[in-house]
Amino acid sequence: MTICIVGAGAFGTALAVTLARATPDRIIHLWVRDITAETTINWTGESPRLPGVPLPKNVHVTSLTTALSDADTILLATPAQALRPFLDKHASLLAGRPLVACAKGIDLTTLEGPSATIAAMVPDATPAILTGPSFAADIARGLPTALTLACADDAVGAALQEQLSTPTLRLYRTTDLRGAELGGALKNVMAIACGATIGAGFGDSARAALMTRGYAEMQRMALALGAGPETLAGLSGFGDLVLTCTSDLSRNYRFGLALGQGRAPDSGVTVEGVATADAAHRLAQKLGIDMPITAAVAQLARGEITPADAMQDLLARPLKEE
Ligand SMILES: NC(=O)C1=CN([C@@H]2O[C@H](COP(=O)(O)OP(=O)(O)OC[C@H]3O[C@@H](n4cnc5c(N)ncnc54)[C@H](O)[C@@H]3O)[C@@H](O)[C@H]2O)C=CC1
Ligand SMILES: O=C(CO)COP(=O)(O)O
Repeated sequence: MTICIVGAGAFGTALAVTLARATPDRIIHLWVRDITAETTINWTGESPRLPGVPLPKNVHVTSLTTALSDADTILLATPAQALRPFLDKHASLLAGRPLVACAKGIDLTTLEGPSATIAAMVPDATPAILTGPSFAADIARGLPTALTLACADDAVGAALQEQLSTPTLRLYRTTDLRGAELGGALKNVMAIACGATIGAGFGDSARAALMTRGYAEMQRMALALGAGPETLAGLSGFGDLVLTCTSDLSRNYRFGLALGQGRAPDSGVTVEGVATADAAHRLAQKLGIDMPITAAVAQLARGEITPADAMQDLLARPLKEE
């Protein structure tokens, strides 16, 4: 079985490294979109997005599209907003195989998650989702990690689970694509809220309240879209919410932290929750779902309100049953 990972960012590279270490006699292809990126990574022996992690010899970095057309399984590790343009450009090379989306987000144009995007752009591929609590650096260091592999076709899902698990990366399986991808997308929005709360000095109790009420929002949207509640309670929802809302290794959390402290966030890193807050807010309005924390994060990220305004608005809402 040949695996090709699209996108040599932090996550794509970390997956390539753990898979390559687990199967030293097998080549893992790491696809980049241009020759400059290929040359840079091959010259330095590491991805600029995951510095200090040397690539094993059996990771083959390439910009040749034959790596896409020849692979049995393709992992899509671009940012969420880059997924549709990538599929649009390369759909003819990707047909008829499992396409495993690793991005956590909702497409701003279509308000769809990665699985529906794959289904629309490459109709005869089998969409799958790899998601859950894991920092790329932890995976690359070989630290113990558990993720969710979602695929509607359980036989394909079981084969992917076998193929992509390593001695330190343990995959659990579900057929609930919607639940898995929505948990991963929406927890980034809540991480921004939690970062802003801590940054503004509102304290750990406020963060716990936001995580809990944020989880209620995640469930509300996911259930309205047909996801199973048990998926949200698993690694891809609750698990990733806990990790991302409590660790300053999270870029989403750090983005919020900077806003809370009145600093400019680092503009050079991928912060999926910004676009996803906007997309999720619009989707909630379309579905008639109440998601006040998501709405506040969308406004906060656009610079329309301060963390203090956002907290004041949330606290001033009418009292209600839990
Ligand atoms: N970094 C992490 O710890 C984790 C990240 N993820 C998810 O993985 C996704 C990617 O994140 P990172 O790797 O961290 O981002 P990153 O910013 O480190 O890298 C993104 C990579 O995608 C590449 N890229 C962008 N558009 C592309 C295209 N059209 N074709 C090919 N490559 C393209 C960029 O050149 C860059 O190398 C995000 O949705 C993120 O939420 C999931 C779990 C952990
Ligand atoms: O998804 C992640 C951890 O599971 C990575 O989080 P950040 O994108 O916020 O860094």
